[in-house]
Amino acid sequence: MKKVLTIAGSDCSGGAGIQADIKTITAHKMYAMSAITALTAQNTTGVYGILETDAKFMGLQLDCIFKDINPDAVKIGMVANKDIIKTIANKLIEYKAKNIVADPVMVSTAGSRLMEEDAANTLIEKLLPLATVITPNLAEAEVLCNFPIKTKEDCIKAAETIFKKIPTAILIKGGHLEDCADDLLWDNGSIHWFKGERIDNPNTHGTGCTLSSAIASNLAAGHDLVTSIQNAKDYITGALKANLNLGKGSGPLNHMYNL
Ligand SMILES: Nc1ncnc2c1ncn2[C@@H]1O[C@H](COP(=O)(O)OP(=O)(O)OP(=O)(O)O)[C@@H](O)[C@H]1O
Ligand SMILES: Cc1ncc(CO)c(N)n1
Repeated sequence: MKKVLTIAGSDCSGGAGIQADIKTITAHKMYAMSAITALTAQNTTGVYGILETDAKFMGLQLDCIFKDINPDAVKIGMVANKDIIKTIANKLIEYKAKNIVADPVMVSTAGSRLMEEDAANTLIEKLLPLATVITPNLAEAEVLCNFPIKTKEDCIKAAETIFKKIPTAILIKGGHLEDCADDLLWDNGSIHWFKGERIDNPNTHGTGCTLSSAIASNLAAGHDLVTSIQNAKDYITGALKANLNLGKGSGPLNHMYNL
């Protein structure tokens, strides 16, 4: 059985973070492990509190995982602060982790900060360059490239700019583009658009977490990057179309649709 590790924050309401990742990895029939960077008190209406993990304890979780069950792929989500980011980066290097998918989670869908403001440079310099692919949404890509992104042409310019700072494959997610849900993969100068029809479903809590853990699961299965992203995009489309309607805000996805 393939093993996938998620390094992310907990979402007690089960829609995003660690819980979305474990559901996604399990739906891919793989063994899920988790190293938790923070507890969040949140639900479909917003984030109400964050308790960050002590950085030393973060390292201990990663030692326990890598010394015992070596993951075939690693997904990184919410990383909370500078010390946690440095610890994760050091451990990934120490244990020679492979197939790393890093989602640079900064702000929740409802607008709450999930990473301390002064941590962006540490994320860019220490952690993101270790990834096989990084998966910013439009707002996160704007932070990484320092200019506004409105169109698909802007996405290409943004990827070129980000690549100069973080020389790895970049998937800019178009979930927040106006008329489509196309995602752009920029891989060492080559461009690949993943076409997505915009699904009329307000329940999109955890789409980013789900996409990145689905990509990690596909890389763990041995697929190449383009195939892994296409399969992950198909997975998220199915989970959105299956139209679960839970909670009073932007609800979670349906991971049970093809089980
Ligand atoms: N309404 C939609 N219809 C179709 N695909 C969508 C829709 N919303 C998001 N997606 C897809 O879901 C994936 C995640 O993209 P999105 O831009 O929502 O990420 P995110 O903002 O990081 O997510 P999160 O809300 O979890 O922070 C992408 O492949 C995107 O194209
Ligand atoms: C723990 C966590 N990670 C990521 C997101 C982004 O969707 C969230 N809302 N919560």
